[in-house]
Amino acid sequence: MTTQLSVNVNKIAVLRNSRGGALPDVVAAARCCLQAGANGITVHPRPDARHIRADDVYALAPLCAEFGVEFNIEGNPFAPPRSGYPGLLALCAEVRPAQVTLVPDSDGQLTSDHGFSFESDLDALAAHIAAFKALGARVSVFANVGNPRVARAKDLGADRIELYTGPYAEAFSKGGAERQVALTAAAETAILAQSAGLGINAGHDLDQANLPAFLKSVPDVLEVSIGHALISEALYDGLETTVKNYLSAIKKAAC
Ligand SMILES: CC(=O)[C@@H](O)[C@H](O)COP(=O)(O)O
Ligand SMILES: NCC(=O)COP(=O)(O)O
Repeated sequence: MTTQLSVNVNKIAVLRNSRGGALPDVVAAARCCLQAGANGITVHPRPDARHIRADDVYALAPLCAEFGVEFNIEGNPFAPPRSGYPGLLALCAEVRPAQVTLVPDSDGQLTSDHGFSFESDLDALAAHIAAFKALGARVSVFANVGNPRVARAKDLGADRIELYTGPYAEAFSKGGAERQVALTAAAETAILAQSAGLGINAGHDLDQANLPAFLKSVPDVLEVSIGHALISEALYDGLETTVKNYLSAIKKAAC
């Protein structure tokens, strides 16, 4: 089993939207990543359209089909439609992505900073999961490392959880004992979820420095979705080189 790399292209859209035009082109950037060997594309179309918009979703779906790779769409299933945002379910009904990753984000957040607690709104979450599965999508649910209730995601109908790796990335940067504690916690949460029959994805603030240690410590990570660091690093090294660097890091970690 090789961990799949799904490149999140949110940040291409941030740069594009900053001038209100069409450059940089999100589809062209995604094509470059796929030509370099990326295993999939991830987007997080937020209701406030701060970066990826509905038209980007509609444009990226055929590209992923052309390359025969997975399209992963992230979002909050509880976020209602609004002008310019048809809602996560409507977007997914239109493009039928391979995977939907449910994330409990709100507009007020700078970025994703927590997973589902699996303590409340369980019936509602289960209904949302069922709706996305009815579209033929695999459903992954964003979850915090250290949450003892992650196995409930399976009871709710989810196929995978995505470990929120933001705290790990912060601990990694501090090194020493904090790094090892974070790695151990991630591995324990993954094993807890896997014992319930859930697959493991991971994402947020992963980069070329912290990814190898994570993959060596956490067993059987099926997919990492990486955006901010990868796109940032590509500003220096180019998308093709950067994607290949991540693929090489994943391959080395498996040895
Ligand atoms: C769920 C997660 O951690 C990321 O996939 C998220 O897409 C980051 O969102 P921004 O790119 O808007 O920071
Ligand atoms: N699910 C994580 C993701 O898609 C990208 O997160 P980041 O690498 O932009 O922090």
